[in-house]
Amino acid sequence: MSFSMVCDTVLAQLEKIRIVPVLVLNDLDTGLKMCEVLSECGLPAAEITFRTQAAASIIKAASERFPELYLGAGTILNVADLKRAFDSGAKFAVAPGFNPTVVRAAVESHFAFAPGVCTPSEAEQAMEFGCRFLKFFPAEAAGGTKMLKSIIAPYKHLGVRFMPTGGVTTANVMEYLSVKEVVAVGGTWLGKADDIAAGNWDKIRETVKQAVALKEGK
Ligand SMILES: O=C[C@H](O)COP(=O)(O)O
Ligand SMILES: CC(=O)C(=O)O
Repeated sequence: MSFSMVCDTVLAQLEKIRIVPVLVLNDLDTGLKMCEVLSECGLPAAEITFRTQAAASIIKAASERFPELYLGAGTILNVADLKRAFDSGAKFAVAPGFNPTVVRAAVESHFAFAPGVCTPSEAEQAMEFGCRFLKFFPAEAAGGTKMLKSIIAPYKHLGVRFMPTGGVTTANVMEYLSVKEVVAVGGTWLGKADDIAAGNWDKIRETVKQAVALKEGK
């Protein structure tokens, strides 16, 4: 499949899932536990960030143990991590910023990739590489849905889709999801590093269930 086709496949899946926990996981056991919680609570996705050494092994093991989860790789800052993410079985990869070297490698290897953008100039550079799936990061700090809608306006006819991340919470998630070009949102509020480290699984379950209820309109 071409790069644009693999991105379309991911967009179709994320469009159903709508809310993607962004996770920083320090070790395999904790990662698997967090994935188990997501699976139990009916939120079947996660972006496992490559901010820790454990990311690739968690994606590999969790993909086998929880095949119902749609797992992507986050914080892909270089080509080596892009390759590790691909080899781990990640369905897609994202980054906080637009790095042409990484985008080129993703396009060449037909690996669905969303670079991070928060200006029209970055969006145009990413689109020149064929990207139609973009992160909007850091969403709230960059101006929230008001800024996002302004960025989208001139590119609507090109079918570009966004995954806002950064400052998304239960309080504003539905505002983002109401923007037609938003395929899904991402956020760490669904599995905060401190709660994961402290093993506050009941608290995490509650937050995840609340997000599931919100997106289902309950
Ligand atoms: O580090 C930033 C995360 O990728 C997303 O931001 P967040 O913590 O505001 O959800
Ligand atoms: C910010 C984000 O989504 C990432 O670290 O990939």
